[in-house]
Amino acid sequence: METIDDVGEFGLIARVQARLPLTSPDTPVPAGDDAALLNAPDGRLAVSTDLLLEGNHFRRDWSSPRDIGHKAAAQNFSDIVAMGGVPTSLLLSMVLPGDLPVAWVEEFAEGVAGECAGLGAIVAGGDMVRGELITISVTVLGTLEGRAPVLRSGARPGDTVAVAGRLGWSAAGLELLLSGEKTGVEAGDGAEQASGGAAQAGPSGSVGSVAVPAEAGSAGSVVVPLESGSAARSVARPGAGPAESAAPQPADYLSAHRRPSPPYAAGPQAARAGATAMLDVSDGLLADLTHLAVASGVAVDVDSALAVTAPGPRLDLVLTGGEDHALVATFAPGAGLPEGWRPIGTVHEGSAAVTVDGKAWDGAVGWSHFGHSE
Ligand SMILES: Nc1ncnc2c1ncn2[C@@H]1O[C@H](COP(=O)(O)OP(=O)(O)O)[C@@H](O)[C@H]1O
Ligand SMILES: Cc1ncc(C[n+]2csc(CCOP(=O)(O)OP(=O)(O)O)c2C)c(N)n1
Ligand SMILES: [Mg+2]
Repeated sequence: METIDDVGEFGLIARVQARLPLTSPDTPVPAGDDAALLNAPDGRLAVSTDLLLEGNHFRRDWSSPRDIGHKAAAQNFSDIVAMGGVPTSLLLSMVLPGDLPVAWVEEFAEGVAGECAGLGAIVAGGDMVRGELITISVTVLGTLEGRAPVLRSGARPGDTVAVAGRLGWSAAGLELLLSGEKTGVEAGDGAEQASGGAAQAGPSGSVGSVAVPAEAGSAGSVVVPLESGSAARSVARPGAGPAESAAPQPADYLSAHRRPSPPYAAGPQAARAGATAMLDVSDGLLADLTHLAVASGVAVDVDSALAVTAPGPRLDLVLTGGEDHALVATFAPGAGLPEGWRPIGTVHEGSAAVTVDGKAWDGAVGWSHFGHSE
């Protein structure tokens, strides 16, 4: 098996670049020189960055390299969309073990390319360094197309809180993978096993701290035992939610965890519709709404009956599960919600706090990398 030590740094860059979209009309100088040169169509650039660490954000025995490529790009694109913008390019840096098969990195690059394709985004450069754990750093750039950014700080009392995209699906998939881990049940559902082997590496303490409150299981549980080898059923992509009436299967939750489907079009749509505040749900709805409540100086109440879609994940997963990259936004009363958005709560005057059905949530509100889960 050909490893990346066999082809060397520049051989690997060539193999990866061959699979990436590198040029666009807004790329006067593509990757390959000391720096790329990009046009900023409306004179501003939206910029954001996120790291993915093996063992912490993904596992090679849980996800294919293609899935991980899709996820690394998607979780970054989602931050641009959550400002009301459109992603245009990304920078892709990787720490890679020398004995990793070249095929793993090529497939990962194809995943990144696949996620870029839907948006017409390009890869403007990156870096590669040897290290023990696969670490992926993505920096994304985007355009607001002349619009004002939708910040976390604009929510006002009386606004409606609305969501586009899925809540709790990725967390339901993670729960299945973790339970398979505990019971020894085979977690594979057709995701191509990484040709790099099934090495589970990295800090696992964070895995144990995933937000699954003790009362999990109370509200209309749909999570069913993992069936080994169940066929992966692909579920409709963005805007998923109320329209998805067929009961999601375990394989659907696993796919949602491995390859999130952020509702990309919904961000610019919300901006055009005058959303007062917006952010993406990476850590958990209650955790991320708390950021919005703090930034806006308001109280937010979530109506659990509206947040949960039946059939779908349990209430605790909907409220505290991260990584689906749904969008949450606030809209002035009477503004009307754009297509694909559904109401889940209201903004009130009060201290920067989030309640569920008028009461404080008793348990973790989402994922946190440091300390205890939030
Ligand atoms: N090392 C850092 N240096 C400067 N800013 C940072 C650093 N880490 C995080 N931030 C900023 O803090 C804010 C919150 O980070 P994070 O919770 O990771 O946001 P998100 O969920 O949108 O990825 C972001 O604006 C991010 O850019
Ligand atoms: C192996 C593994 N364990 C646990 C998780 C769960 N998990 C890891 S990071 C995270 C939250 C989102 O990641 P973060 O780096 O906080 O993204 P950001 O908020 O910066 O966008 C979650 C729920 C996972 N995806 N994979
Ligand atoms: Mg971040």
